[in-house]
Amino acid sequence: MIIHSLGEVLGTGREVRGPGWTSRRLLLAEDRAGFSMNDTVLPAGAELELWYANHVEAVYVLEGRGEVADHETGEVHRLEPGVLYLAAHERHTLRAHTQFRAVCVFTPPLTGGEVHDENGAFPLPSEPDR
Ligand SMILES: CC(=O)NCC[C@H](N)C(=O)O
Repeated sequence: MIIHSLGEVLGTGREVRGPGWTSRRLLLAEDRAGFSMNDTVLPAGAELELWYANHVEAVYVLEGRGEVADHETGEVHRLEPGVLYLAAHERHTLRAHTQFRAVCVFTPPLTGGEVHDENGAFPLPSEPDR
C-alpha cells in the first residue's frame, strides 16, 4: 500500500505551477498505479486552453465554480462541486469563475514535472519513465 498526503507535497518539486494553475501531484507514474492523481487549484478568473493530445484526464470538482467549453461540440458545461468531466483528447477551455479546486486523474500517468506545451498538452514521457 502507498500513502501520500497533500502536506508532504506542498513546497516540493511535486507542487508544479503553470499560468493559472497549481498542481499538487499526489500520485505519479513511479507509484505504478497506471494513472496519476493531482490536487489542482486555479485562482478566480483563470482560463486555460487545453488539449491533452497524449493523455486522458478526469477532473472531479471539489471546490469553486467554473465552466469547461468543449471545442469539438461547442458545448459549455457548468462546473461546481461534485461534477466530473473527462477530457479524452478534446480541445477544451477551462474557466474558473471563483477559486477552484479539483482532483485531476491522468492516464498514462504523469511523471512529475509536466507543464503544458504551446498546444495545451503535456508531453508523453519517454519509455523508461512510464
Ligand atoms: C484541470 C486542468 O487540466 N488543469 C491544468 C493542470 C492539470 N490538471 C494538472 O493537475 O496538472
